[in-house]
Amino acid sequence: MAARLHSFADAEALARNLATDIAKQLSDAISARGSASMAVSGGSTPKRLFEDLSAHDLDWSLVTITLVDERFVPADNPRSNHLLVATHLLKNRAAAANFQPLYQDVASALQAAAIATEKTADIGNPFDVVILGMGADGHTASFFPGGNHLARAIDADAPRGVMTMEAEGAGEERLTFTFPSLADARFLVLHIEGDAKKQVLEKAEAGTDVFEMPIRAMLNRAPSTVEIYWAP
Ligand SMILES: O=C(O)[C@H](O)[C@@H](O)[C@H](O)[C@H](O)COP(=O)(O)O
Repeated sequence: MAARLHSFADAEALARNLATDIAKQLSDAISARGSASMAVSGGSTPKRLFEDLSAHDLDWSLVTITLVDERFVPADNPRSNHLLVATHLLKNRAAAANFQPLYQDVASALQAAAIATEKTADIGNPFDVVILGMGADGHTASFFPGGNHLARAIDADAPRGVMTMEAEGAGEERLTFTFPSLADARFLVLHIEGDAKKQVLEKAEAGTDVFEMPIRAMLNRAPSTVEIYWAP
């Protein structure tokens, strides 16, 4: 419905502030409902945030973490988002958190998506926290321009859960939560850094074609406000 920009002096300040804001959301969720859920993105941007967040003092044993999207690769693959999260987030105090992978050791991404959908059915209705990234092409999660299942994935009436995506810019086949699974998060964050990403954001905000820049689906029609955290 709306987006709100939070600007910081540098990436350190952004990570520190966003980690504090996320930790508060998770703590509030635990107080209100006894548990908390969070879906995070991969990519290079969130590493510092993950490190900061992992040190926060909250009852991580009541937090379930999953991924907004994942490559169809096992967790020992350097391109795995699971590996990224295991390395940078599931450590320090956050080592006590529960992690639900999207990748499954089965023959096809389609089978993995069905299993991941079942395994995540009890978390994220809605998620307490969703951290999105954005690529230079205007993708978010695995909603890639030209993606073979893009129309279904960003349909406001798509079922909650995980589906597959293949796209030229994506490398491996992907697993991604659908738009409705992510867009109603209690705390919906778009985490971007650098002037180039700011320009991509401005371009996205200036147009309406969601197939050209799928991030527009989030910016223009997410039921939750998109909290944009940015630093140069
Ligand atoms: O790579 C992934 O796992 C995510 O699919 C992707 O949406 C990511 O958040 C953006 O591509 C930004 O990536 P950078 O942070 O590396 O720019």
